[in-house]
Amino acid sequence: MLDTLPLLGSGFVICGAILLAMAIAPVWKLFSQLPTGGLRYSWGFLILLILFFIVGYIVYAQFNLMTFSQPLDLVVPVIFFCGAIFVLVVCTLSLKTTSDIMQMNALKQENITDPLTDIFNRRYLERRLKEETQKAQSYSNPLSIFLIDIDHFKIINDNYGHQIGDLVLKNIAQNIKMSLRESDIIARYGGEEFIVILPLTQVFTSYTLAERLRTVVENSKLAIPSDTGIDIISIGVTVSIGIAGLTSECKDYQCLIKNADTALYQAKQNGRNQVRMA
Ligand SMILES: Nc1nc2c(ncn2[C@@H]2O[C@H](COP(=O)(O)OP(=O)(O)OP(=O)(O)O)[C@@H](O)[C@H]2O)c(=O)[nH]1
Repeated sequence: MLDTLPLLGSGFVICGAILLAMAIAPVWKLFSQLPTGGLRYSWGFLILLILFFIVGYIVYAQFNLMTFSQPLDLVVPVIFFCGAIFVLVVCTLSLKTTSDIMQMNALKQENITDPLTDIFNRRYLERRLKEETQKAQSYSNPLSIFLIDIDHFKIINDNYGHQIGDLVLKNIAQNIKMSLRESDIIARYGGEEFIVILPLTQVFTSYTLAERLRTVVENSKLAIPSDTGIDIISIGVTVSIGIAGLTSECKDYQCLIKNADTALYQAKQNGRNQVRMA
């Protein structure tokens, strides 16, 4: 029995070193997914530490195992082995947890984003508008919304095709995003309709912002290659905007949308490419 002690001891230490080596794979995967920065360096440092421990295990096995003469001598190799299991489990769980969190975040993002325009979708908009309206009501803060509709969009689709129509939609979404503040919430409400929520904004202030946005859209042209691929076609569109704000008569989000829709209808009736307030 006592003869087998060095063999047993080396078994624990070598298996421990193998487990440590296996722990490098998940840590390396995490390390390579991270952008350059402090966190990446920390995981890189952990890889170096694991390598250092592997060398330590081997050196220990080389110089100590032959002197084993009683079962108590196995305590250190067993601790080494258990320590290696611990490192492997922690590293594997870290990778799995990080991947799951990243997947959950991606799903969450997909659930609230319109895939074509990459801005918020209608579901998210309705939830946020409800929340923002309640918040504004509770603190007696102003709040306005824009309902934006592209003028004669059907003609763009009919003349240039649905794919170019999609490009125009994307372009307008980006123009709206770039013309407004970070705190404004921009969403695709329907086919060629967008809604912007402007927290802490009075209706008369939002009128100026809407006018500016309307002008930006009017002046920006989308350049696409013609069918021959030689010429460039420049496509310009305009938008009509209906504005509504919270008042003592209009206190909830349904009323805001209804009023903005009425204002938009007036803008369309009046000749399009204009802003109207409810
Ligand atoms: N390319 C593309 N077109 C879309 C999308 N969603 C809706 N549309 C088109 O948007 C057009 C909307 O047409 P209408 O409701 O008649 O409105 P309009 O031509 O913009 O006219 P006005 O709003 O009255 O100025 C239709 O031709 C739809 O097919 C989309 O995701 N991509």
